Amino acid sequence: MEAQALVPLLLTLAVPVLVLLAISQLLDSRTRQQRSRRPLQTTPLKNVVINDPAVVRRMLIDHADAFSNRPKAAFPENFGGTHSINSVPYGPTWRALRGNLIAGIFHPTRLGVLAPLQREAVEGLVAGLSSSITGRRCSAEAVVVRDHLHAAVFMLVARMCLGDEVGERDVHTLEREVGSFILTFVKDSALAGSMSARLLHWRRWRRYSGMFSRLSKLILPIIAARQRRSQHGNGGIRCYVDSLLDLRVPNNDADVGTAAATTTGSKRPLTDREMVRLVFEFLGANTVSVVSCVEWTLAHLVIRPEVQEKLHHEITSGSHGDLISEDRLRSLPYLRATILESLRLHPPVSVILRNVDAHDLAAFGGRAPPAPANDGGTQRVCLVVINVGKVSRNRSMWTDPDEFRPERFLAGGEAEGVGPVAGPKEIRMLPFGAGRRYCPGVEVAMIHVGYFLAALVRDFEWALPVDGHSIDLTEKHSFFMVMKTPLRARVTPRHHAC
Ligand code: HEM
Repeated sequence: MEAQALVPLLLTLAVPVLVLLAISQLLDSRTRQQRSRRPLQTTPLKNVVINDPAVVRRMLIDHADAFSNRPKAAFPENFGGTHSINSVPYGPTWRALRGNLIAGIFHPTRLGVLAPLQREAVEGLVAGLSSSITGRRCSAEAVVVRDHLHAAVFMLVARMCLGDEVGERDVHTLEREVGSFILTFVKDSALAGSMSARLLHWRRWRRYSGMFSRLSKLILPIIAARQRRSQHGNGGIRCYVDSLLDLRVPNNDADVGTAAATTTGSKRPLTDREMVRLVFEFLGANTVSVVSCVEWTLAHLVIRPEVQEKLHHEITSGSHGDLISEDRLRSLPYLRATILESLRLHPPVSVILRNVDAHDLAAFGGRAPPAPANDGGTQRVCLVVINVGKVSRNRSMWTDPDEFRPERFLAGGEAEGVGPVAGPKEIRMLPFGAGRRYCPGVEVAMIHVGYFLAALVRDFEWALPVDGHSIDLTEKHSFFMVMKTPLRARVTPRHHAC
């Protein structure tokens, strides 16, 4: 095309872009002005970053009342317009939602019911990995394990959530939607804060904004089918959706988070939007965290073959090749120590956030950011950021904190008795949080990581790829802290000579 002919074309393209940018700048500056006119209560002040384990304990345990709320997530506004357990303020609705998850689904007496689903997921993973290795010359080629793991864990979690009859096609579509949101949204979360960023990247923003309605279209018919089956008495294993259908939450939203709220007030069923949001939370919280923990642990087992052999020995001795049961998992101290050491070094949730009243922060001895001149004594909100990884690598609490050394969690080791949930007296690590909002999925997460890891170590040997690639332990922070470069390892079946 001639240069002269390009000019009108470029002008045609450039003018709308410039107009859009001008409008967005105007909207941004108006939003900023409006923000500055708003009362201070709603404006978060500076972040306060905490790395000291003793301060974390005082905040989350001793001053739990003040440290029980998280900031609002930077989701698109139309992301259901409703709360999940994670985002709902401390109060009766939070108690109802969290109590339902813990008592209705994750209660220790119920976990045994999930065993068939867990066994099928683990067998599916081993079969899938074996068939991807078959045909490769003596498994000289390296395998990327993350996708296999993600598919197996997601299938398990989807069946726990939506019922064991949920269709494979629906599960794969959900896996794609939820997975892509979790892995990309945080990277793009700046989009949530600025109108101009949203306009410039409108395609991506439209994709995020449209996600809730896409999820609803997928999830609501599954819930309706599940409800029909349960009504006819053939619901199979009770799933999370069954418990949500039976759940009643406080009727009056004004109750949420208020100290005066009573749990005896009128109750209502969940709306469709609330159900979709809670299902999304269940699928999201349950999957990448577990996958990430198994992947980090395998990476260390590749780097440290002697730890791998010790673990293999513990898993196989006396088992006669039986399937691993929950009871057996509990009797494998080295497996537990290995998982804890992995969580200490690579907590999948790397920061814990709390929204805190500045006066409360000052009252318990924390340093509140300086008050602006026009404060007038109004309530101000600080964002407290607890750096989970820094707490569990604290030099005053751990010997050689950057070393992968599972033995420290065994009897006689420096961390004997330290578990996944931080105790009330001392916090040395907090991969599942602490205080009122600690992770309600901790038990099931430890069991799932144990199941998958034990099967992968029992049935395969994990080694460095022969092409000279080493293992890259660089971290990548999205919703979860994952390996930046997915683990590639030489995987050899233990029972087949090649
Ligand atoms: C290795 C796996 C997992 C890790 C490392 C993990 C970690 C965490 C952490 C650090 C928190 C924040 C705690 C706090 O603020 O004090 C949290 C909260 C939460 N987790 Fe997990 N989690 C895992 C698995 C799960 C599973 C399997 C579920 C099941 C649905 C789950 C559901 C939740 C929920 C609902 C919350 C919010 C709790 C509340 O606000 O009351 N997580 N998790």
